[in-house]
Amino acid sequence: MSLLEAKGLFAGYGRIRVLFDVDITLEAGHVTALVGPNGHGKSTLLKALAGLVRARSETLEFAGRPLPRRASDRALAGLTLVPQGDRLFTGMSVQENLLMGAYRRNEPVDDLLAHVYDLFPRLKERRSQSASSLSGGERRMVGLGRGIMAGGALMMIDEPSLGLSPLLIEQVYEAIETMAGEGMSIFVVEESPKRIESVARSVLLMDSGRIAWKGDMSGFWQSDVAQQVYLGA
Ligand SMILES: Nc1ncnc2c1ncn2[C@@H]1O[C@H](COP(=O)(O)OP(=O)(O)OP(=O)(O)O)[C@@H](O)[C@H]1O
Repeated sequence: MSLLEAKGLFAGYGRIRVLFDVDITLEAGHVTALVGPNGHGKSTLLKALAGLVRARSETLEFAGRPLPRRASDRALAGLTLVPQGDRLFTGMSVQENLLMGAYRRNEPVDDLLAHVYDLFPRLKERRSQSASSLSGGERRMVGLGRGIMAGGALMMIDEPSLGLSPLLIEQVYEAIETMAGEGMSIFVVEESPKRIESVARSVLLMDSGRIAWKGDMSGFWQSDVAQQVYLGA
């Protein structure tokens, strides 16, 4: 079942055009990766879907309904963005940061919090500690946990591996794999398809603001365009 559908999407910053005629369909319960070199518009696409960058499109539907215009309404509709970098509240504890993810929810969030702590036991151990004292990998996990706390139907994660050591990248992707195993719908930006190939089922390749290839991860490396972009063929 398709969870998010965008057709003919254009976006940019003022007079700078970044995305051109983007068509994407994200399936529910899948991990879809958005890969491609830096500076080609991947973050802009996530922000445009989240309502944080101005965009126009022929179709923009989420769970079968047109997406509202405002970013806060999109978040309430279940579209969660975990932005690039950690963006934690460094004066707050780990738990307070996690609870910030759920600040728009009216119902009790104890179950969600317990779920985040099951997924990231290390955050439970450090729940009272200031976010400023965490390691890079732990900070990234708080970012993911805060996204889970929003309780959305689709989690869009912008380059979770950015700036982390190989070991921490592995841990972060293990966590994303566990989230995927629980049936979460995830759209993840990653510069390197190698890092995401064991987790993602579908892949979109962005090149110069356009979707240059889309399909199953299994067919990605055989595609001419992947060979040109990543192997210099
Ligand atoms: N706030 C902004 N104002 C003007 N131009 C911007 C802004 N943010 C991004 N851009 C430009 O838009 C283009 C696409 O950037 P974007 O961040 O979406 O790429 P990306 O593929 O996600 O790369 P990265 O992983 O480095 O963020 C770049 O040319 C960038 O300079």
